[in-house]
Amino acid sequence: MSVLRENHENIPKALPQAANRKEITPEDVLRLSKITDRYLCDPDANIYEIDFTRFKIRDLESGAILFEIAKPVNIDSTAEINCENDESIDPNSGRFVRYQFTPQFLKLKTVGATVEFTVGSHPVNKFRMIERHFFRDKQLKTFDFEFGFCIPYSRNTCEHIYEFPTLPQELVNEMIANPFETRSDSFYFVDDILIMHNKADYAYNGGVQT
Ligand SMILES: CCCCCCCCCCCCCC(=O)O
Repeated sequence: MSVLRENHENIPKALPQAANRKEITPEDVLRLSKITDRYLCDPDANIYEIDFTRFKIRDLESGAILFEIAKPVNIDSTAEINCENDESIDPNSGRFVRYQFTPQFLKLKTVGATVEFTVGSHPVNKFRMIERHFFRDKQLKTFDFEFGFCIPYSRNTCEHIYEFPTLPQELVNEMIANPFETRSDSFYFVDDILIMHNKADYAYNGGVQT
């Protein structure tokens, strides 16, 4: 056991909302049969201050980069303070992403998703993401990735491999014809407790509005 993990003073003992709300576990989200209609934890459940700073998706066969985004480095701290004081800011902003891909995306076999994230002052044990993809109420695939242990104040990078499911051509056609009806829930756990929940939706018609 590492020294850091033995320092119990540094380990948060309970999520802030644990007193009146049941904590959500990996088993709970693996049982869900459709996309959720709300976020299953509050933004402040992220007591480990995990912050995603870069995200990239590449086709593993061709190496082509399909999507890349990096969080701008905050060089103006005044701007951040003003922003935090603005009560009109949606607390859920930043928890949702809309992807617009071409139909060719659905022909890919394996995609690598590289994520970079920083960790706050506490050690992070068993960091795990369960991501569930649905078209309407039909489950397409569940991905279950382990990030493992992260030391305090670390910046971490890892690439997870998405193996695409084989989908019937009729279903693919429906997904292309119905943009944003393909959705995903990304659930992030530390020590088997839900600490973040992000959502995404997808168009596969090349961004053409129908
Ligand atoms: C068609 C079913 C499988 C689809 C796999 C899509 C892989 C896309 C990776 C991007 C997922 C990012 C989710 C997010 O931003 O929270």
